[in-house]
Amino acid sequence: MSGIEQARKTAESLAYATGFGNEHSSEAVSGALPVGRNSPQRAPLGLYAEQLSGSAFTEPRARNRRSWLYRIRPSAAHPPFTRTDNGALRGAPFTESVPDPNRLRWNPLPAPAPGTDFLAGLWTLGGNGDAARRTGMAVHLYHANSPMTDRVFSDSDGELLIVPEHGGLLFVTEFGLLAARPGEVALIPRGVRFRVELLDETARGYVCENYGRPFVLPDLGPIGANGLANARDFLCPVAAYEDVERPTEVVNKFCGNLWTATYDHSPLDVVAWHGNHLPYVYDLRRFNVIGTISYDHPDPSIFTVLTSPSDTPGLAGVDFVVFAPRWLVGENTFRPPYFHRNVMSEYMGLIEGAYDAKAEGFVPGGGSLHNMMSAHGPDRETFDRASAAELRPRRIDDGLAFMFETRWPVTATAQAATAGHLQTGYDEVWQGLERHFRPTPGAAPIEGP
Ligand SMILES: O=C(O)Cc1cc(O)ccc1O
Ligand SMILES: [Fe+2]
Repeated sequence: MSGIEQARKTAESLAYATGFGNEHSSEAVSGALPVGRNSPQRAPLGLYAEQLSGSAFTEPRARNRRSWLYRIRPSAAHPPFTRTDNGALRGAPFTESVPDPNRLRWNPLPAPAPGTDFLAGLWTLGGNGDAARRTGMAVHLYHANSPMTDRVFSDSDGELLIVPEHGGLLFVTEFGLLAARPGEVALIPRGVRFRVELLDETARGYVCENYGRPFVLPDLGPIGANGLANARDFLCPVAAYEDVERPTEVVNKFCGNLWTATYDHSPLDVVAWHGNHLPYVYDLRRFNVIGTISYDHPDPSIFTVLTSPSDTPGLAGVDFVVFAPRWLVGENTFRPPYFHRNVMSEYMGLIEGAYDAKAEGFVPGGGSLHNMMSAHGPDRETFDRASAAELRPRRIDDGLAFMFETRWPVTATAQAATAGHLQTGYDEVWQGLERHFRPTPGAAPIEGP
């Protein structure tokens, strides 16, 4: 059986626990989880107990995150880490280019050389904040054609929200296995070790690296107790472990740089665990889309799947927003996204199909960046069409787009600012918007000097 067939077979039969932010526990071998205490004098089955913290020990209970892992060897048993090539991965602060107020749009990332795995296939588009100060976010793309073999990755800088656009991914993590195909997203928390196998010949997609507070579900306010992304649709792995006594490379992203150490065994050797600092997957098609049933186009915050809060209520470090299939019924309403200038900065990607504000040029695997206060909205073709459209109830089910919306401007990396797949002439989509102004007789504009 080929590696891909094997990975697909594994992915088809995965078991999960459900719920968002829950305290879960799981053991791959009966009796591996200590009862009634975290750290007995001798952990069951000769395992080592280890705590992985996702928050300061003393953060309020509602925000406190940690997991206890019961493993064959402690993570501490490793030689020194040394610097390794960062490849096309960059980290915050982003200082290679000046922040650009222009609207930018990219075509998909070109195909990588044969033998490129998920980690080697990561390519940083840009970001903001400072990983060392735990603020901001980065936008990465990936394009891979090989599984990670005998090497694992962990990110000390932030959690990774992975959005496949082409090809499925099988994540083998310290907590067990998860699969995410296009239309689903996966989250790997800060510091969790994992490797990625492919469910198809190639895999392409987007990653939001969040240096700030971990993503949570947004408050629902007057929406009520249900809706948007429902907590029960988030899936966590069950314990599964590797018992492999073979050199395994552990690559760690630390303050923007990659470091490597070779363990003499697989560090994915966790036989049991409990806690709430956990990876998860979510199917975006489960998103309960809420919108107008009267008039006007609601702000896209109504489509928030996950939010990374800041210290200012309502002001996210980064929001993950999905534009999922839905009905448009607004009366006397311009139904696509409106023209706007936003205090937040918007990176958008497309998982499949088309997006209702752009007739052409915004393609699956591509992306657009509309930095803070940059004027954008429907392109000319969309504006003309939607202004004249008959306003029957209409279902838009031909696309799945998403947005990473952040409070800080996104500075492109040098490779993104000069990329061959950066589109030229994006501004032209807003050219030719005609003047329609018909002042009432007697109207008087401000007189010049
Ligand atoms: O720019 C975009 O397409 C994203 C967006 C969508 C929308 O429905 C309203 C505002 C907004 O920024
Ligand atoms: Fe926008």
